[in-house]
Amino acid sequence: MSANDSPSGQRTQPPAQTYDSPFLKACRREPVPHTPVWFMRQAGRSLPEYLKVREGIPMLESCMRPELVTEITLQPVSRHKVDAAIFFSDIVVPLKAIGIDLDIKPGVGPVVAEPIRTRADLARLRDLTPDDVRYVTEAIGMLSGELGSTPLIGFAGAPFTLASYLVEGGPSRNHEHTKALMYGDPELWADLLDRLAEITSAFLKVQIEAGVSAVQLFDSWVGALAPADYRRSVMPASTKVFDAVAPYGVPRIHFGVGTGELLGLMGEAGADVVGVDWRVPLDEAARRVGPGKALQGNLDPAVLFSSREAVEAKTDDVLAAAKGLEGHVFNLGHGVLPTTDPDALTRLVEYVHTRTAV
Ligand SMILES: Cc1c2[nH]c(c1CCC(=O)O)Cc1[nH]c(c(CCC(=O)O)c1C)Cc1[nH]c(c(CCC(=O)O)c1C)Cc1[nH]c(c(C)c1CCC(=O)O)C2
Repeated sequence: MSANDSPSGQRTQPPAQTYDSPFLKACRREPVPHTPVWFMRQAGRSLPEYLKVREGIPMLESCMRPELVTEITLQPVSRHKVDAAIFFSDIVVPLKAIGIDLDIKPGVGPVVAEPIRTRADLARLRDLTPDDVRYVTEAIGMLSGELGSTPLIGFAGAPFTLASYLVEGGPSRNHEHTKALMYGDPELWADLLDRLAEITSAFLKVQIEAGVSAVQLFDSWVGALAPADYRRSVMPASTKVFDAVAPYGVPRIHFGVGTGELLGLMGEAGADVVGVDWRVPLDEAARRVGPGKALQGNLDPAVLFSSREAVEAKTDDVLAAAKGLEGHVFNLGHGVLPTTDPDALTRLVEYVHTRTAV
């Protein structure tokens, strides 16, 4: 196998035309001409052009139409001039693709018809093959042509966050069924997370082989766990995912919400870049994560509802805390809120670029 071959014979490293982009340089902790910016949930309901093209098309169906996925993915890049695109899809798409009966209900989130709670239920989680998600490969191919030197970020849900939706049957505040399974039947729990790690790894490999330049693993709800439980019951599965995609050489970003106490372990799980929410300043986050990793974050998304002066002052705070970092990708501390003024996002990109230009 040559240095440029992945395990399946495809190329490794990000696509050549994106290699020297500020985003990928920051992920690799190399010097950048300005701090790169992108926003979690940058494609979506904050954009009128998104609402227009999505009209009458259910969320999951829109993820299966390559032309529509391409158009929606490009919308925030054209409008805000962000430094990276994120592939328009959802964390539950691979589960739907292997035949799990689920839907994304507007204003609610993913809802699973029959929750997974027993050993017999596990059999419903079959392997994901590239054929199950051909529309993903097709859309990424189209996007690679359109994006030029702007990197495309692929993503997947981490095993814990996917398990939370599958076990609860939908969004949950306290994750009680999920934790009941985790504490009550550790063997079944470990097998469930391992299955999900396989599916997630396969989904990320499809995206990398189709041409994404980086991947983000969303463990959005893992902040509900104490560090000891994370280490014992979740980290092995997340590490399995990071190890599975490591040979491709694309940066791996690891993000969760309310993860202040977990940042060190989330870095240890195998990420190149650790995403931080707005609760921990980036300099403190860097101490918790340790050397050898870039950080991504972390402006509170709600700050965008305040005055331009307040947004700039809070942005300056983030940039000041990021000063000594080995690598910094500017982002919000969680996704763009649906009623955010899109112009505030455009201004924010410009502001960060100007303030950090060398
Ligand atoms: C937990 C999670 C989900 N999905 C995702 C996560 C992890 C990120 C996070 O922590 O916010 C990830 C996701 N979902 C979506 C993207 C697209 C790319 C992007 O970031 O722009 C990404 C990266 C599209 C989407 N996924 C969803 C929408 C909204 C649906 C719509 O526009 O009709 C979009 C644009 C639906 C969805 N899907 C999910 C939720 C909680 C919701 C919101 C439900 C609601 O409030 O309506 C599950």
